[in-house]
Amino acid sequence: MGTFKIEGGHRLKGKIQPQGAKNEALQILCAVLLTPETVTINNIPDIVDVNKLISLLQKLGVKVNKLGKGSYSFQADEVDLNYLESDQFKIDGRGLRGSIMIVGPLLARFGKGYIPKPGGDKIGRRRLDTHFDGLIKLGAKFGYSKEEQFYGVEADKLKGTYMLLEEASVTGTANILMAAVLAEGQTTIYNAACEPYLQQLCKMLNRMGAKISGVGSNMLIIDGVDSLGGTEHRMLPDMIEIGSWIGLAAMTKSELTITNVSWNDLGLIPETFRKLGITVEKQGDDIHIPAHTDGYEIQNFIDGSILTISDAPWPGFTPDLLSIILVVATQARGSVLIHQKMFESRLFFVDKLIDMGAKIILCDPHRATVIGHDFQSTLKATTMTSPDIRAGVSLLIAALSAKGTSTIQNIEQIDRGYENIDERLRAIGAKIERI
Ligand SMILES: CC(=O)N[C@H]1[C@@H](OP(=O)(O)OP(=O)(O)OC[C@H]2O[C@@H](n3ccc(=O)[nH]c3=O)[C@H](O)[C@@H]2O)O[C@H](CO)[C@@H](O)[C@@H]1O
Ligand SMILES: C=C(OP(=O)(O)O)C(=O)O
Repeated sequence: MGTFKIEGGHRLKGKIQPQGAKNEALQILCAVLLTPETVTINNIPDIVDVNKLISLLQKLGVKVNKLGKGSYSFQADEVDLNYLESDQFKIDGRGLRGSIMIVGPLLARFGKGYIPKPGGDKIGRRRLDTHFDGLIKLGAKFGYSKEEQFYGVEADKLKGTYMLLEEASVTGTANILMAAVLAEGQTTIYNAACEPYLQQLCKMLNRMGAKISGVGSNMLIIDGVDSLGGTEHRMLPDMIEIGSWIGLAAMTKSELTITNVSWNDLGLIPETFRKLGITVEKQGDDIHIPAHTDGYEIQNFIDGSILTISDAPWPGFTPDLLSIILVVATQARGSVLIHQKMFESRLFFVDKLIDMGAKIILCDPHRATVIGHDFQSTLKATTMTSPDIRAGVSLLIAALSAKGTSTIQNIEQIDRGYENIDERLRAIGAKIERI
């Protein structure tokens, strides 16, 4: 288990460039299975989850060539489906959440797709019903082994159809979409997830020869084609990293510039931090956060009632930034209710913040009230364990703002999604060591 040692209480300064988006990369990498031709992908983040998926693709027979930092070419012209039945696949497939998205492309192109219950954050139930309901509607036969927690779908030929998803699942939409592009006839996916990463996937698939319309909306219409060709694609910057750096700047009273953020793809993220009183300045395509030497004040609702920040499917506020919002609120002026609607075990990490001296009431597994200290009392350094990727980074931000030296264990969770985080933080003045 890796550990970070962090000496908190120092101001940071400088520029930080967000990595390519983790959750986009996981979708895009799975899409290379849809064609025997070469797909070149740029701005791939060098993070554990993505590297695990690349290695899984390699074991499936995909030819992977590293062209430079963050750039790879992939060619799935000799896919070895036997790997899907191996014991090794049962280990590899479990290693991350994103592996679930190999199922749709494999089913569409080769007539079968298998996956062990995928991993990812332990943040509450993470069901796969939407994925498999959609694939079944396209004509797949579904099987599940309860003992092995192993899922499988098979079909000779998929047939387009109309479907209304029960929930706007991000990976579910991507999976069904990647199956539908090679199905016979037209598929309509209503209540589709429509976040920028899915839009990116749609655009890439269209460049490969797919016929998808409604991109960016919650109704995707897909006219199936017989085959897809190669393309080149570039990943967007990671909006969850961008939000993490906004929170880091405010909480450590640091002046930071986050470069090339793709403002148009940030949705409600800048506005939500502004509601906490944080100045988020647009400078071209950069975000500038001035040093908040006098702190920041949470806004109330118009009628004076306490602000609530909650998650919702895109274009709502992403659940992946609520842990960051929560930690930043611990030093704000004022109070806020954080309502994590999607996941039921994502707020338990507040115990660690309470140990550090934060004023938080965990009302129930989904809701926490934070009463900010307005920097009148700094958080105290402590030893903690990172329970999941975003809670891990929130604790890291807390440790960087705290007085004294903290340690964070189980940093593998953070490495799952943040590239070289210690080195990048040191470059802006953080005192952080990997031990
Ligand atoms: C690899 C990847 O891309 N992971 C992201 C993806 O996970 P993932 O695709 O697994 O998440 P889903 O969108 O399927 O669902 C997330 C959770 O929200 C619930 N839900 C979802 C939609 C809805 O309308 N109502 C509802 O309650 C689901 O039951 C589930 O508990 O999307 C999540 C939601 O943005 C993010 O937290 C994850 O970081
Ligand atoms: C929950 C997350 O990731 P995953 O879906 O990979 O567990 C996340 O990125 O915050």
